[in-house]
Amino acid sequence: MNINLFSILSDVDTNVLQSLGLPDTTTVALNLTVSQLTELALKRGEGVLTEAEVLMCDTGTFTGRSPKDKFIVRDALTEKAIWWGAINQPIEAKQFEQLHQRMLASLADQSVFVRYVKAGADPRYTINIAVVNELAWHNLFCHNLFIETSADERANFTPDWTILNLPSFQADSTIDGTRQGNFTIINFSKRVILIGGTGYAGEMKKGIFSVLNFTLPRQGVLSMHCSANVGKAGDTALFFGLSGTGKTTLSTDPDRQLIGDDEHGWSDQVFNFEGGCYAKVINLSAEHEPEIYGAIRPGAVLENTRFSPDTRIVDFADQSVTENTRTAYPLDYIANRANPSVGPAPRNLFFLTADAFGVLPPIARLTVKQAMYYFLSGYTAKLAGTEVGIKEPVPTFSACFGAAFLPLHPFAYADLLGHHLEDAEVPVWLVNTGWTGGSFGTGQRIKLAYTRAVIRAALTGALDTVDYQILQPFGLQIPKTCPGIPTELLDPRQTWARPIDYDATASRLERAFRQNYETYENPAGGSTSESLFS
Ligand SMILES: Nc1ncnc2c1ncn2[C@@H]1O[C@H](COP(=O)(O)OP(=O)(O)O)[C@@H](O)[C@H]1O
Ligand SMILES: C=C(OP(=O)(O)O)C(=O)O
Ligand SMILES: [Mn+2]
Repeated sequence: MNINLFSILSDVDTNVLQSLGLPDTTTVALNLTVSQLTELALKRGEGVLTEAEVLMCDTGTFTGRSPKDKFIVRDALTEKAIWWGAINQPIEAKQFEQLHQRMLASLADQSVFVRYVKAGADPRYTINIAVVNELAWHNLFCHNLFIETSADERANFTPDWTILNLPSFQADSTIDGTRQGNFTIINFSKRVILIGGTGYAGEMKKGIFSVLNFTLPRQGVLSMHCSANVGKAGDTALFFGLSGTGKTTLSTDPDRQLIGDDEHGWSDQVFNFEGGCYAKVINLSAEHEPEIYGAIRPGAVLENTRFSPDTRIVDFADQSVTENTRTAYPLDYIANRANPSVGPAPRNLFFLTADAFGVLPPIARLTVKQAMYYFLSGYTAKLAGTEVGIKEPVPTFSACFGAAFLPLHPFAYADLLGHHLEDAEVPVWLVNTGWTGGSFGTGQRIKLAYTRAVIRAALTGALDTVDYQILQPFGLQIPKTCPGIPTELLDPRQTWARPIDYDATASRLERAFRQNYETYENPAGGSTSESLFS
């Protein structure tokens, strides 16, 4: 193997590289700097530079994760432990082996970008990861999203896990056991993640999330699909939610230190798994989301956005490639961040839901029993396609607000959450960041400023002293007043032109909740419907 001139060989142990199994003729560019990766990505035609000097790349055919092409190797370690089904699909060790070997062999005479990174900001649970990328910009993504290693750590690096990501490599479904050319395969025994046939960078971060969702609960640590921030009083808040519900947007709050925007563990403290954020940028504005807007500076990566050819200024309204346009930036690009990214045990939990039916209230206080029910339900709504015409919202239930990433049965996570809630009496709030005044089509999305206001009211204790009423048919406790939001928005029924239409839609949604929950009464389990980008 050739080690590329770019790497600083004195601070690495070449045994690690040897153990990756790369062919002798592969050139390895090891732990390159941000500017080296940017320069190489541009030279190799992987992307272009925006006016703000940010690397902008396309992910290709796949502009989101592909849950149907995700597999877990079935062997002695996983056979009994994994919650097999539509989400956790098995693949045989032999198939993994031959695919892995073919991927490595394809790298003869090629170059790869290797990086030593970490995941898990609580040192007791940190894992070392060696990432092997075909693309320079993917390696930069990993620099931004995972936790950086120090020179000392790199010199004595032993990877716990390896990611091999070759977007141009297609599997052969007739022999590899995949569904089609693209794949994400996790092998818990070998501690390897193979990714191929897709350029969507999110597969890497969510791959490691799936790994930690397997290993941490087995060590008694709850792993969570949530964002987290902490106030000056050390009052940590967690924001659970499926894709598009506001985890990233709402945790990025200038008044509170950001811990992280997507993946956390709850041991005796809250800790981020990651070292960066992956924010949606569709219709992003400096006015409404100044911190995220400001984080798009040199070193950040933009995905699937477009700019004006004359000015090279990005048009965030452009969804010609996808609605799922993104930016990846390190936590350091947010001024008010917790460093290291940990916080005390949480004082408030928020369950975010983007209810396109306009049924759920802007905020409700949940009982412990309701909290468990809403956690296991993991409700949000997705809009059926982005094509023109009438779009009927489809209710989506994804256990623990992240079933796509959970190798274990949802009860494994719910049990751990239940223990935490019993121990600490943490208030749990349901927040609808979706529609008000009617369903999608007639109503409108609740203003971000109002969602921020109800969250602030919960965090400051303002909602501890107001009167509540019960919203049926859900039996939810909703505040009668709340600072920062018009009183008439607090009761969703009153926001509809015809409250009887609300009642009909609400009972449909309530029925969907019950039907979904029935899967838990049936021990065969099975998976709930899943959003592609959840
Ligand atoms: N009331 C609201 N609350 C939260 N987000 C909102 C609201 N209204 C519009 N949005 C937009 O919805 C999107 C939420 O996405 P994001 O924060 O990335 O969700 P997640 O991180 O949970 O996937 C952002 O583009 C945000 O600007
Ligand atoms: C990064 C992702 O998560 P989210 O949409 O929740 O930000 C993803 O699902 O690819
Ligand atoms: Mn997010």
